[in-house]
Amino acid sequence: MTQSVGQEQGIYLHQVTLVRNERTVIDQLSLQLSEPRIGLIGHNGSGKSSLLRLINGLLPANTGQISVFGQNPNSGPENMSSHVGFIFQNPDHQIIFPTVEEELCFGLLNQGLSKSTALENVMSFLSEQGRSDWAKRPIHSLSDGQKQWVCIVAIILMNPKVILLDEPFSALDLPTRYQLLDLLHHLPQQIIMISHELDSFTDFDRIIWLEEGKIRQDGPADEILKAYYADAKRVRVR
Ligand SMILES: Nc1ncnc2c1ncn2[C@@H]1O[C@H](COP(=O)(O)OP(=O)(O)OP(=O)(O)O)[C@@H](O)[C@H]1O
Repeated sequence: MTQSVGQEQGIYLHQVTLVRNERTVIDQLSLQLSEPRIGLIGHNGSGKSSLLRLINGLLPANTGQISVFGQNPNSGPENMSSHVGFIFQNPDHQIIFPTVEEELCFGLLNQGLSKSTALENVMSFLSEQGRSDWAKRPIHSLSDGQKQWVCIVAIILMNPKVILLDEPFSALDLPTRYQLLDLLHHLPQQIIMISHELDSFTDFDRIIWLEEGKIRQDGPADEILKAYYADAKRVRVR
């Protein structure tokens, strides 16, 4: 592991600890995250969101080292945006602009594209999706699922190497969830996703089960989800 930290490819954590409100929420965690589809599970407060926030630099680690495609995640959002895209649980925490077009252009402008090229990219993507008419739509007129679609598309357009999703489907109905899962399924990017809806992890390569900021289990999706279900039932009948 020590040799891996600092490598150009992939995400590495080496003995990372995070303390929030005087409580250790990530505890000496070492991980190499290289599989295309990784799920994060665990009970409330186990540290899943904190882990994603460490990876994209929203929270600084107290101790240990993190390398995200060779970058220190605390090197600033401008530097990280070509590597990491982050989708929040609540689209209203991500969306800033009043229209779909402005929201989708924003990340591209931040990446240094001219206004005309950014708009061209946005319109071309919307057209591929059969949604050209969405460009001028006011964000406030969209449903929660449609807003979440805009958030995911905003990240896809920026073409990061990895997309982190923190419970992206919790407010959505089943058809919308499946539609967005299908969109994610076909992306070339690495995906690391938190979800309490365990059927969202169909076709995932690896599941990491966190408990009190440490790894409780880590391995193939079938095996870990089975163990997690069994543990949840056991806890319930105690
Ligand atoms: N904004 C915050 N300020 C201080 N401490 C926090 C904050 N958010 C979370 N924590 C602490 O960090 C611990 C881990 O929280 P985190 O959100 O990472 O867990 P989680 O596994 O994502 O939980 P959930 O499934 O409920 O979203 C929590 O128990 C809480 O004590």
